[in-house]
Amino acid sequence: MANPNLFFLFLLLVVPLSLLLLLTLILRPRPVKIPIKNRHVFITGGSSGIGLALATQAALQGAKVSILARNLNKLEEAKQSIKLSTGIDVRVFAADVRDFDALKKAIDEAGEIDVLVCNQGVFVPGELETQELEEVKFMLDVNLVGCFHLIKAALPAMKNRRDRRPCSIALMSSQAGQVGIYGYTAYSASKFGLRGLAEALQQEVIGENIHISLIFPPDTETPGFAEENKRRPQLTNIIAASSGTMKANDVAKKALQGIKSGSFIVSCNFEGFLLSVATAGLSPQRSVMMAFIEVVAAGILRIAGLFFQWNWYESIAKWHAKGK
Ligand SMILES: NC(=O)C1=CN([C@@H]2O[C@H](COP(=O)(O)OP(=O)(O)OC[C@H]3O[C@@H](n4cnc5c(N)ncnc54)[C@H](OP(=O)(O)O)[C@@H]3O)[C@@H](O)[C@H]2O)C=CC1
Ligand SMILES: CCCCCCCCCCCCCCCC(=O)[C@@H](N)CO
Repeated sequence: MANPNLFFLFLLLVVPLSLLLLLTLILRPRPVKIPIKNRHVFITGGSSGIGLALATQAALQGAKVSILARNLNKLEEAKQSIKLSTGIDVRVFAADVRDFDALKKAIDEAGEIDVLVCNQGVFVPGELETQELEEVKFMLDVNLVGCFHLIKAALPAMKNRRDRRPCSIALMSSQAGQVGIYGYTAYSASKFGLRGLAEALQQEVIGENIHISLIFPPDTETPGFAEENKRRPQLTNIIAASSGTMKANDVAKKALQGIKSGSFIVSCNFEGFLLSVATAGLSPQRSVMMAFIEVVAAGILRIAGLFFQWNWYESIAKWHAKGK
């Protein structure tokens, strides 16, 4: 190849194309479609924020929706608001995800679940030094152990279902479950924990045609977030601002799309997309296109990630310099 232009054209076309071919051979794309119409979608934390938005959208798409949370009054209010905006009735269950017996009773009563969305979550921000151990345990118990309780309660019936169509277990993580964030030691730990749970569980249940989705929203306008904001450290605000804020409805829309397509990793905004590619690790991937992007963007996104980290540490240093 004497002409150098031709040589570059060759590199530009043939290298990515053969990489795509290789990835196609490795992944052997098996797209999944998880229908929700007329199927039972069970959403925890469905009385507020992201969970309520998810319940409303799933109902509009023809799903039979159940929501679970602790406070029965809030659940009834949510039921009314869904009825008002969609004309559809959802079922409500009052239980604390930390109480396995109460949870099991609610789930048995609700009946076989096709899509389990573990969305309940609590977030009490603050530096670990000033945080009570009670608060640390509270977050781990509700956010992480609560999901174990839910899965242990719902999985047996899901596995034994007569309808062999694909099912889903979705876990509501957070971008703070992809990268540790100042002020979120316990919260980030609880959300990172979900990733380990999800990666291992996916291997255990794939044989039953059950698909795990891990959802990673940025800051989202919800009643919980408004409450959190009253006591969030300034540095947490600065660092979390790297990814902006979304509306609960938009997060719910992304989450539902991700669940229905059986995606393991579900990001919600552009920064979240970059973050997911940068932290792909060894998580499963069934999209050849996404695998391709993960491979070719790995190096440059590591640089972008280092740049973000450097910026965050700059902010932290400035904060200390101000003698806080
Ligand atoms: N808002 C945000 O900025 C972000 C949120 N997330 C995650 O999304 C999820 C939902 O957040 P968001 O909508 O903001 O939360 P909200 O605080 O608005 O709602 C939380 C829901 O969870 C329920 N819940 C809380 N504790 C328990 C419990 N022990 N047992 C059963 N249900 C419980 C609440 O009802 P009740 O109190 O009656 O039990 C409520 O329905 C969480 O997992 C959160 O970590 C992720 C990224 C960003
Ligand atoms: C390589 C490219 C990197 C791209 C940018 C990375 C930005 C990371 C920002 C993380 C924000 C975390 C918000 C957590 C919100 C949350 O969970 C709380 N509101 C509690 O609910």
